[in-house]
Amino acid sequence: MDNDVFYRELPKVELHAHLNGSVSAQTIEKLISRKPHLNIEHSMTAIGKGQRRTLDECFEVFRVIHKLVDTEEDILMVATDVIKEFAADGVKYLELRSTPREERDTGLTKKTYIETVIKAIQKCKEEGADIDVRFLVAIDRRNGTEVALETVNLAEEFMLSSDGLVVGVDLSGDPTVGHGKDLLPALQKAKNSGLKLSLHLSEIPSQLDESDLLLSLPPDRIGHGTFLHPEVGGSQSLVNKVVQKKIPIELCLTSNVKGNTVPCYSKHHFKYWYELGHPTVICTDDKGVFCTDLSQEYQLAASTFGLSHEAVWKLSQQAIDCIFGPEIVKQQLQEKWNDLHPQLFK
Ligand SMILES: CNc1ncnc2c1ncn2[C@@H]1O[C@H](COP(=O)(O)O)[C@@H](O)[C@H]1O
Ligand SMILES: [Zn+2]
Repeated sequence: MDNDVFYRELPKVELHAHLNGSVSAQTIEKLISRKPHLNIEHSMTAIGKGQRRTLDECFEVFRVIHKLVDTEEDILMVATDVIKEFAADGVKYLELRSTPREERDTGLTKKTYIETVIKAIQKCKEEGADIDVRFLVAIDRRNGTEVALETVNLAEEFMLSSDGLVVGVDLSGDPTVGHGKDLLPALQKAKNSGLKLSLHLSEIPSQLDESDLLLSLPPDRIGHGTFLHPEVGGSQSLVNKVVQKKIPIELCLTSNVKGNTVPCYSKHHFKYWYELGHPTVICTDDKGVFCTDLSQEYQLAASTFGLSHEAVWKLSQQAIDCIFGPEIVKQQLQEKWNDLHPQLFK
């Protein structure tokens, strides 16, 4: 089997995908033609092959995309397109995350924002897309305590009313802004109510105190965790906590290389955690902004770290254990993987 075909056909689980960072070039074209007066060019919404930016510049890209995605119609189209693209890439289970923005930015209340994403998920299901999609409501760390609490309250409401589609809360946003201690009460409340937590942790250096504090919750998954381990200025005690609590880590290779928090693919912390035998899940983060897809991320991990097709299969299968969806979904996915195995290894 051709290598590219293997990675596309490989059934995959995507657990770390920000909706507005996942908008493809084709969808951006449609948005630009809807809003020519904004004078936005495609080069402003994506970081191409071989290009690198500072994390600061990455966050500028999100601001541009948010200008393009500012109505209910846009959000519905973006979410529908993103889900179908993941499905076409062989993703069988997807947890999308997105930040409900202020009403002044979108004309939509935060509640309607969430409803619109849910509508897109239901639409794709009705149209028979071969992908199970769940939603994490995201907290942007820059917005502080009050907004975080408001977001958690909404997430709780939707956890009960969305037929299991809203499963958790994400903490993301510019890691240089704000402090986790201000968000701890909201995150604790989310956890107490049964929402799962995926937290961006140590995406930049020198956040040991914050990471230690947030690990005390503990989160159900960690996003990036780039600077947790001692070789890059983290600490053994942080690593021990993550290992003891078996908290899976979502790893996004291209995002970290293009966002310049990791010097090159071969120095990515995938190696550290994979060699420890710790649960790691390969993810895209922002497939649109970083011009990648999940097949490509698996292929990059394999070629960089010398993983066989069998090892890659195991990696994608083990990701099933890390989903926030219920046990029954894990079983269904296991069956799907078992059914597809002979096709990939004939
Ligand atoms: C590159 N590393 C990253 N680190 C932290 N947060 C990130 C991120 N990439 C994306 N986001 C978060 O996702 C938002 C865009 O999607 P949504 O509008 O929510 O769908 C960004 O504004 C940021 O808050
Ligand atoms: Zn992220």
